Amino acid sequence: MTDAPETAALAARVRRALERVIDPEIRKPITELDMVGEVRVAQDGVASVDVKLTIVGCPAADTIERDVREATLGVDGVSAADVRVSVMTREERAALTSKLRGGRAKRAMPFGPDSLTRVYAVTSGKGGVGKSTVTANLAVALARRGLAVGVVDADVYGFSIPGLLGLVDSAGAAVKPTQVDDMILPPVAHGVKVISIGMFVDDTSTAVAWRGPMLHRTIQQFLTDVYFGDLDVLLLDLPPGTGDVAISVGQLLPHAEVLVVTTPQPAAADVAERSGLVARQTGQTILGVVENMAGLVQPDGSVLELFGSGGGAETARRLSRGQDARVELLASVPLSMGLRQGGDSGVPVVEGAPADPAAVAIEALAARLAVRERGLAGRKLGLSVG
Ligand SMILES: Nc1ncnc2c1ncn2[C@@H]1O[C@H](COP(=O)(O)OP(=O)(O)OP(=O)(O)O)[C@@H](O)[C@H]1O
Repeated sequence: MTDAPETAALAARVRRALERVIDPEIRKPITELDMVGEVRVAQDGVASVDVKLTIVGCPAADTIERDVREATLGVDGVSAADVRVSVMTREERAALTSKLRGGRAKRAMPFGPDSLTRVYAVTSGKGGVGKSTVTANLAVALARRGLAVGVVDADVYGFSIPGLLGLVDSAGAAVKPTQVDDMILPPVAHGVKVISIGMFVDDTSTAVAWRGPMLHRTIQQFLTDVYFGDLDVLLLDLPPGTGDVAISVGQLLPHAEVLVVTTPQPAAADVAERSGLVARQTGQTILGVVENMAGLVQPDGSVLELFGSGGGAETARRLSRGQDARVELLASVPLSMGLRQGGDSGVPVVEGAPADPAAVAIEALAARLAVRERGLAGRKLGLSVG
């Protein structure tokens, strides 16, 4: 039986309306993901739409079904929507994962030297200087500027990114990513795609005591099996110090640019300098220094410099020796209750209280980074010498 021309035209309009339904995890229209099967509209205006989810128990199922219903009912001439949800076959799923990988061979690394994604590795000499807090807020600030941003939390000892971005359940455990066959879909928070070692450990109170090769494989898997899609910026939160992870990142992403986070304490410059130097030894460029926990402005206007001053500038000065491009002090983020509270509540201060002085400083850093082009390091320039 063929449909009457008017109902066929209506079905085509419904299909077009479904182009606006976005899969919340993959972040693409469901029509592009081949998730829409048959669409028909009967004479009485009742539309039936077949939707195919990627996996059984897909956490986004309710959202997708609701959005499909809304989009269908929004088409003039449709009187009711009958949304039928099923699950893709293994073949359909395989076709989808291959399409998402852009036809690239399985396990190819999308952030290689030719990719347009700017990769920033955030490191620090020692723990507790606010590296993860700065990374989380910077990621959200960049996403708020309209950039496609991903974060890889590779801080094995202090995987705090899920908590900082609110990706934890009531018991504080990081949410688990959805897996479509061997493709991992990163959870999204505040517009940022996030993957963390914390999402793969069952008991967050146990330390991850992995040796170098295991860490290397995990970072490699994060970079290859996690579907980030096309990113403008990828931020990596590295463990403090000069360990195995920094070396792995140097090997896997030699074109990554490094941001060193340090405190204003001049004595901390030594240790911050060392973490930067390891990155340089693995071929990465040090982009700049972010000083965190700088002076707190008191209600009377005076500034309380709890951690002293000058440490960021000193670290930048020392790291400038030994590379052509000057290492700049890119931002000085003050001590801030709002920044700390935002981290505790999972709503980063750049979103929850953008007027906070720490939010303003991180926003200015984001503004600086947002306009940068991807560095040319490691990239083929397409020049030929005749
Ligand atoms: N500018 C700031 N003002 C006030 N508190 C801050 C500031 N920056 C970070 N903090 C707080 O300091 C603590 C340590 O921050 P964070 O976990 O981001 O550090 P880190 O360098 O990533 O540590 P580690 O690498 O050991 O995980 C957190 O409680 C955080 O809320």
